[in-house]
Amino acid sequence: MTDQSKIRNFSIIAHIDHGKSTLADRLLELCHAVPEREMENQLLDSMDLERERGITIKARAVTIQYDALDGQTYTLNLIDTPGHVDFNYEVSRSLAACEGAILVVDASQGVEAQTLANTYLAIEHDLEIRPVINKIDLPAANPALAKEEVENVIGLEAADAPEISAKMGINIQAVLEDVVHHVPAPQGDPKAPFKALIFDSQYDAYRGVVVYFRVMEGTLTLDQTVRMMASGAEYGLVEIGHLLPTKLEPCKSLSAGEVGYLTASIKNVKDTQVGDTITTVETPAAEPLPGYRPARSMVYCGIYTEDGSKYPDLRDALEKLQLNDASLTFEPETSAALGFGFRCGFLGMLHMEIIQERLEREFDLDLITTLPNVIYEVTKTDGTEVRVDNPHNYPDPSVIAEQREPFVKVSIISPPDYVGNIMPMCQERRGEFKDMQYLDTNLVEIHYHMPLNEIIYDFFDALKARTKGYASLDYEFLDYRASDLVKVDLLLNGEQVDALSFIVHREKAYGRARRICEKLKENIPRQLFEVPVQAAIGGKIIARETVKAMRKDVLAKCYGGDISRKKKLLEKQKEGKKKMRTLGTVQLPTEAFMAVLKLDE
Ligand SMILES: Nc1nc2c(ncn2[C@@H]2O[C@H](COP(=O)(O)OP(=O)(O)OP(=O)(O)O)[C@@H](O)[C@H]2O)c(=O)[nH]1
Repeated sequence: MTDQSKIRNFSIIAHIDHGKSTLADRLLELCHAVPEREMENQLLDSMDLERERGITIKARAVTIQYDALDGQTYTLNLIDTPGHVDFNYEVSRSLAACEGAILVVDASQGVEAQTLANTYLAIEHDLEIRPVINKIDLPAANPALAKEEVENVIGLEAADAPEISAKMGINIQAVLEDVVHHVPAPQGDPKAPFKALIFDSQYDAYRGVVVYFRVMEGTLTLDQTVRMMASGAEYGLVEIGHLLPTKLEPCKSLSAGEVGYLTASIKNVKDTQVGDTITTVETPAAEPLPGYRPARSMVYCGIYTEDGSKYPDLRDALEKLQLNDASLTFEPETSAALGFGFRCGFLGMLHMEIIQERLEREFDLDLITTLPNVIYEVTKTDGTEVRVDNPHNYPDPSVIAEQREPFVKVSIISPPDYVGNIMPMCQERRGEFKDMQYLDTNLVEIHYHMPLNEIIYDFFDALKARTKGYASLDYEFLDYRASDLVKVDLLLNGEQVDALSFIVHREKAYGRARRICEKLKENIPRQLFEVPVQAAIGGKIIARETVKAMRKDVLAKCYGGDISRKKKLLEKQKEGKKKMRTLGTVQLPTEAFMAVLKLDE
């Protein structure tokens, strides 16, 4: 058991790319946590893909021993947090496991949208927030200005904040000294009924699920049986221990204030959801810890394999990924155009891209994905409520009494120069302007309420492009609102292609339908017969293009000769084509699907 007064539980929060992971590496190095030859850059980001993209996807934790300047040895539990808005809930659970947070601010960028969003989260959890100014080695660094921003924008005392360079290893010790002296030690009674917060879990092929948790109250020993309070599932323990940087180190007990792991032959991370409370059958807690929320998918799309026979492989791959990702959901679906596949749910667009990339890369699958969509709520005329995650299943307009779509609260932080570019962009996407505030002379924060549907495609990229990368974006779910939506169907040669149906606001239906028809026309190879490409709302055609027929030169063999014979041949050809058209089906090439997906507004 570790002396509670010598424990510090903290996490590092930052805007993306401000140097969170690099600083974490330096802290480990300073505590000799990892022998040098094992030191791989960014140890806390363990997935290859994460490292490549330079973002932190899953939260993880590590325990290190720090010999402080006051001669004492402290046990530091560093809990890493994901850096993208899609994973905000995991961030909030990681923070709930801490007493303090290091707020890393890039000295050349200052305070940005996620610096603020993460700080608000940390404040909500009553954390002691310690600002640190990073990247002072950069020529563009302006630590004084960054501190001023922290004071003016966030309202945190920053005069004494350590000025460091995580990359060059400058002044790292000041950060740890600041933590041990200012972040409070954990409290909690080791003799109380057992309560621990799950902030992460990972599937391991040999051990089953490894659950990471922070003990809030009580003491856990190996002879006890744990109970997950949300699911009610009970497990006999196999192992408990500490999370050392290079290995899991078993121990006999874990008590209030400590961070550790347990294994118990658990098969699926769904049974140990982030945010759930662990208690024991021997000393059950009366109430779970506050704040549990099951993972909620926000964005859906259909995923199919290019080669239909690979369907079982796709199912295996999704099952494998799901073992380790409780927020990925999937259900089988069939499409007349694409065959057998799955409707998958994701936390957001980044989560979706990551899963698609992992499927293609780690499982070697060639995929076709349909347009992403959000979940719509429909009240039918008979009073029943349905939630629709696939446009193809959208109820017929004649039975719809009311339809609602999800809205999000968008916060954009940008230098004032770009406000003129940002506002029309939000307006075009049906944004409702809420307010705008100057945070400082060189930063404004703009709030909009926007339909989630309008920002899932390309809003983030468009924002970056129109502000030269200076603006930053954050959003959170707000509510469902009534909206004038229509389902647009695409027809090829009069036949509906189910995988291409989409839901859109009525005002945008014509524009989008026309562009999709044009795109399809460009990408569908000519057939022997003429192929109409149509978009329709209900039975009404709202856009049309035509893929011209390939014309075989039936007159080639007819040198000279009599005009009536030529006419007869052409007539015959025309007849044949008519027949073909009614019988023929058009194979939609993969490129056509891709082109529609990449449709930029
Ligand atoms: N010049 C300089 N670059 C730094 C410093 N610290 C970090 N970087 C660089 O900044 C980039 C982002 O650093 P990360 O540590 O990956 O940032 P992060 O905040 O963890 O990013 P996410 O994991 O995506 O949230 C990397 O290219 C680092 O090498 C520093 O002190 N000076």
